[in-house]
Amino acid sequence: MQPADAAEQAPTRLIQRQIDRGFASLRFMPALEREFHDYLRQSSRLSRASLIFLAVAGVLSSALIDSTWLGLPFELVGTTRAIQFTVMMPMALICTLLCLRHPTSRSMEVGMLLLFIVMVAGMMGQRVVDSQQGFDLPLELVGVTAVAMFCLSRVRFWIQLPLLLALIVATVLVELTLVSLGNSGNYDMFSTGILFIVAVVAGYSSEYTIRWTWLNATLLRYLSRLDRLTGLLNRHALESTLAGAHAHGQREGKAYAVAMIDIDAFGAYNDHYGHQYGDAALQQVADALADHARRPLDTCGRYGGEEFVLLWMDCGVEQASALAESVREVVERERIAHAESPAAPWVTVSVGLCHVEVEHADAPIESVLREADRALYKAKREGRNRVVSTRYRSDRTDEENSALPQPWPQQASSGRR
Ligand SMILES: Nc1nc2c(ncn2[C@@H]2O[C@H](COP(=O)(O)OP(=O)(O)OP(=O)(O)O)[C@@H](O)[C@H]2O)c(=O)[nH]1
Repeated sequence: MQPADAAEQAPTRLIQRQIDRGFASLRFMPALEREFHDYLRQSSRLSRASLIFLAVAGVLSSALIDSTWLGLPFELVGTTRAIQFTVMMPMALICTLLCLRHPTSRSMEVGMLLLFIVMVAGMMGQRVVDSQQGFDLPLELVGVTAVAMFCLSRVRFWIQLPLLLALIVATVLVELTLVSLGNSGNYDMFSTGILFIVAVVAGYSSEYTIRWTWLNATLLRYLSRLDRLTGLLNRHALESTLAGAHAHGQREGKAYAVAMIDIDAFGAYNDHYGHQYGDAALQQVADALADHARRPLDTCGRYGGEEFVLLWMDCGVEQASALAESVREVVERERIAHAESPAAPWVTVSVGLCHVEVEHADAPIESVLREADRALYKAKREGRNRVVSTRYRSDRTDEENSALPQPWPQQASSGRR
């Protein structure tokens, strides 16, 4: 499984590759495409609700206008009403219900497509009936419906396009065989054809823009969670991820362990080798640490300066101690020369480990971090390059608490709290 920070880095790389590759075909790589569909469904509520509202308002207002302002003869009004209120309106109401109850479901997409078909079929039906009595229900209304669908339904372009093409063919056939309006019919077809073209162009460009905006916003969201130097979670993301993992541990009643890890004598390393080498050493240590967060709820991040935090969820005492010891060993095995370290001739880390038993799973994460910090301080005092473990206890008296090593005073240079 992926380490916690890799779970953030992988999408970042994927998105950058997608931006470089482009998406003129309106398709992303499969992993991104799935995420985009979710986003599209979530973000389409308002747009789809507006489209349904326009459909309902359109049917109602044309019913009102037909018999009053337009003065449609009585026989035509009857047929028109039947189409409007037994075909078009029920479909619009089904979509309204869907939109109210399952606004982000996949069935909403199907509802939008059916609405499109029913609205166009309804208008064409009315046009055929009207034309037989010499009345001309504007064909352009079909074109306007197509533009509205492409711009507001938020159904993906490649799903809508075949439907639109089928509707164009059906419309032309109906126009040529059933509608008899002479030259004005040709003019209608020409202007409606232009509206269809506008619908296709608007549909393509609006989906392209939505995809472009989503890619960039998602990239920024991921980047804002990563520490630029090490690629681990940054302090802000670390705190929220720790809080999330901790809440999960509380709900599920899981034991867990938190390790605070600090590079030994890193100030001396910088002084001796320079800050650029210091940065490279930090990156190398971070890579070694990231490999120790292997399960989805494990967390690894840069706490600040040369200090890191690892959380292992659902982890027993022995397992946590073994993992902490492995962290220390793995950094030592990198053999990054450190001529000024009092602990070893290479870069080493000290680790403060706090294990939290199931019965203390509801302990505040801040208290657990404080205990881990105290253990780290002890590891430093005892000579560095070692692990000091402690078990979380909620029943420490004030006296016991004050006997424990206190967290370090604030040090601006190291970026500690
Ligand atoms: N190169 C580099 N150095 C950093 C970075 N962040 C913090 N540091 C350095 O880390 C050092 C931390 O020093 P201290 O807090 O005094 O601790 P230490 O020298 O590691 O000593 P002990 O922790 O007691 O073993 C400081 O010199 C900081 O400048 C960074 O991003 N890059």
